[in-house]
Amino acid sequence: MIELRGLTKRYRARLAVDRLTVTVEPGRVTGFLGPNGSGKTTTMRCILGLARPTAGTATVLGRAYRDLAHPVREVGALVDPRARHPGRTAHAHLLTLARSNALPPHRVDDVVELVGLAPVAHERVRGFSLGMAQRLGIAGALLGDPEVLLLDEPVNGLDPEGIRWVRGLLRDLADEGRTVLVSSHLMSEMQDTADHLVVLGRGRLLADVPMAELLGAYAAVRVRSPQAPLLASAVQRAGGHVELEIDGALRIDGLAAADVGDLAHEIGVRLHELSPVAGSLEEAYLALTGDDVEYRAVAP
Ligand SMILES: Nc1ncnc2c1ncn2[C@@H]1O[C@H](COP(=O)(O)OP(=O)(O)OP(=O)(O)O)[C@@H](O)[C@H]1O
Repeated sequence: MIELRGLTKRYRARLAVDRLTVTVEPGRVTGFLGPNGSGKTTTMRCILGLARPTAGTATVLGRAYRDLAHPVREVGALVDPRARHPGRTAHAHLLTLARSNALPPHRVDDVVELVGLAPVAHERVRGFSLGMAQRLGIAGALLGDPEVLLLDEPVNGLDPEGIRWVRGLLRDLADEGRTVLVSSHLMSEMQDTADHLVVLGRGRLLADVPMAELLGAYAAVRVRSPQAPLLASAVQRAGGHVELEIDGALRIDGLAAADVGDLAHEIGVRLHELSPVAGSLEEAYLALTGDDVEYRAVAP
């Protein structure tokens, strides 16, 4: 478990994290989302004792990182996949990490195998692609077989097979009862991976919500009818919200598909299509963070 209580980090005039209070629970994958510069990496750095909070606390398994008895056995992290000696081989890098943390050398072979780097384990890190560097970073995070995992953009640079592998890995780790906090800007990937979401905007908490609940709030009903205006009026009277889609269909929020079907029947309107539409994380995320995006491209 990771607990943040009023966590605040200020860099001179810049408030990177602003009174963040969140509990990241074990046994599930928690997605950590937010626009560029919203404070995700800074939060992870505070949890890992790499940045000192200006105020508030960040604890792992009930303790500040510096007070953990065996940090790498308790929390594994991928924060900067490029932060390692380029002249070392992957195996040597992990062995150094294992030795300096009093871990048995066989763990190196275990994690090298697990992340699929066995064929290149004795090659120098300098020549690694971003995807290989990510796998090595994940291997390092798993070396101590930790209960808590923090992964900052673990699928960055991975090919589709690698992305699928990370998804399965995170699922397995959570199913084993571990705490998994993972950041990503890939919404479709996050939608398939995370059970729970913590969303930041300008350092502040915007949402701490189960994925299913958030997606449920953005679910809708799609309807096509030759008497669409009649149906739209009835839906609005019943409290639903109607938007016209580009192909002439109606997108209805606030009523279930069965309610829309019953309503159409009551007012004698014929339907040519009635389908529930699942909410997408991208849509929910953009709605949540819309006012909190600092860096936005301007149309030419
Ligand atoms: N060491 C630092 N010194 C000064 N400012 C910093 C430092 N680290 C982060 N910041 C600032 O704090 C804010 C939060 O940055 P952070 O990297 O935590 O955001 P993020 O959500 O991880 O962004 P991204 O999605 O782009 O990785 C940004 O405005 C950033 O410029």
